[in-house]
Amino acid sequence: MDVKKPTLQEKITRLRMSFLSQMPARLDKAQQQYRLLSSDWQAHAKLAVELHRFFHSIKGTASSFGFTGLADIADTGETLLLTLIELPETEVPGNKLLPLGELLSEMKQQLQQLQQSRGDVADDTQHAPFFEMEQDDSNRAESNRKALIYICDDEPEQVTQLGYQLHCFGYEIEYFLDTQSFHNAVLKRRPDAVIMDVYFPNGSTAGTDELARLSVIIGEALPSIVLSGYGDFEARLGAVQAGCLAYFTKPAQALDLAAKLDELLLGERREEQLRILVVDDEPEVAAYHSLILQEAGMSVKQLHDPSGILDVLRQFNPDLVLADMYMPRCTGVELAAIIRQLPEYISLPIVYLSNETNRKKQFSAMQVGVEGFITKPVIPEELVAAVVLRAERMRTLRALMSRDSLTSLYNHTTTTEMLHTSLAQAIRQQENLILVMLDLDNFKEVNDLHGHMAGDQVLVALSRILKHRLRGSDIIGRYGGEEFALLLKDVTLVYAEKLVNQLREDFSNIAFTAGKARFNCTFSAGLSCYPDYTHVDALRMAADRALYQAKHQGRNQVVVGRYRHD
Ligand SMILES: Nc1nc2c(ncn2[C@@H]2O[C@H](COP(=O)(O)OP(=O)(O)OP(=O)(O)O)[C@@H](O)[C@H]2O)c(=O)[nH]1
Repeated sequence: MDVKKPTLQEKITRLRMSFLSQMPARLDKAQQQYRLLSSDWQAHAKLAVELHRFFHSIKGTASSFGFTGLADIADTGETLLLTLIELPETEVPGNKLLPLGELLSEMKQQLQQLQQSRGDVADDTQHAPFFEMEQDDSNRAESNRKALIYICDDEPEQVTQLGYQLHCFGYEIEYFLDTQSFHNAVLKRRPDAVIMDVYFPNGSTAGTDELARLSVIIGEALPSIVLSGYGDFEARLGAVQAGCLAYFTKPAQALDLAAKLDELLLGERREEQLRILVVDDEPEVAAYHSLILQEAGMSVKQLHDPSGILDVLRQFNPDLVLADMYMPRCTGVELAAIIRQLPEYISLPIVYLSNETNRKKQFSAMQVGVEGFITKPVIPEELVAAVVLRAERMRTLRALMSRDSLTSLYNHTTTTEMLHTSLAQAIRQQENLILVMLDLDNFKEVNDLHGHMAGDQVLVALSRILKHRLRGSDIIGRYGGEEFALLLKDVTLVYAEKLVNQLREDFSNIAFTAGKARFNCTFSAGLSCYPDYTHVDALRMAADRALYQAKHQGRNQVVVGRYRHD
């Protein structure tokens, strides 16, 4: 059955209803606590704190959901209770308690009115509340689909050569030798991007004319790159008018085209989503804020019990924590202090979501290293802007610290850290882990013969291939100058060997140019595997030994380091 996905508004309505449906039980409990307090204040003094929490929490949630009447009553109750809690221990509030009872009755009336005006609330709660249905979207299957590129050019040899090299970079390529077959194919299956020649036998600007025609038919311009033998003004103008995004003159390097394609496609296949951890003991409020952030394209994890923070931080690795300030077992301030005890999270941005408007309290909360306050009820755009700004800054900082500037792969330190954590995870989950040590062959010669810049070009090409061809969950690091380390998770040694061999072969077919010279490059690789080796050092040594053997045996090959029972 085709189940229609609820809209954002429907999800929010469901959350509001879920909140309202829980109110009668919460109110009954609060009234009971009030009666006990009235009968003997000193014996039940602890209940005053609980009742204060009740009003505080209703105030925040009700205002987030737009139930302003309820929020106002809760606000008065919270202030009143605060003055009562601060009374000297010997003083009994007596009549001062009466307004509390009135406030609770007023709340009940408000609630009845809300329920009547909103139809059958009880019936609505038969649906699973949103936060159970879609608590976490971080596990959404990562799309590993290769980008589909159409190349249209009437010179078969050039097209096949270029197509083959781009295929080595990890794109799915289809060739067309004339504009008509290209036209038909686009209408059948839309490519992610197009590389188009300009001049065809049927017209000197037939290529760009075809792109312009198609954009009218399909209602948008296809992301296109022109690859032409001509670089004159007319040809370039035709390309601009057809909405093409880049222009290359032949012969173009596959590496440059691949770089441009990546740039064009980045808009659609965006960088990894920002990961936000929302900590709030009120599931509806957590779900509401999560919804807003998810709607803005972020990956959100909710945590309702702060005691799970250590595990969630490790597993989810958020870019920002959005925490409620007032939670029963552990306040937001205490939570932030715990996070800051861990050196690896020292710079993780923490933002409080709170209805705390007291500047003094805000200031003391900031002293544990919290980035800022967002006061409830939040304005969705403000929440998104505040979160994105800080989370992106965190991403940039992390990238600067953990990535290599030439290839943007993980640097040596981060790769080593990841080797430790990945092995621990593999042991915990009883999954295979393959370590691949990969080293360019005779790279000194490349530098010596063609210059350092040509060498850099090779390093970039290899990292691009690795990024395209490995899964998002695999780890790719630049381990040394011309040495790379790969961590392939949950695959067999046989599969990994085949994959690395395929990469080796494809890479060896990429043609590089330096001035007039054309050259190719190869690499050697050594593999080792958990569970064959159960310690990081042993795993690394086994892969190194295998790499050494590959070099020794003549380079451009893959060797698997088998466990030796000696
Ligand atoms: N262009 C460029 N070269 C680098 C970079 N980092 C290291 N290298 C060079 O990589 C070369 C490594 O040379 P060697 O360790 O002798 O190894 P090789 O020539 O690749 O020989 P084998 O590994 O035995 O096949 C040196 O010439 C380094 O200067 C870099 O970032 N860019």
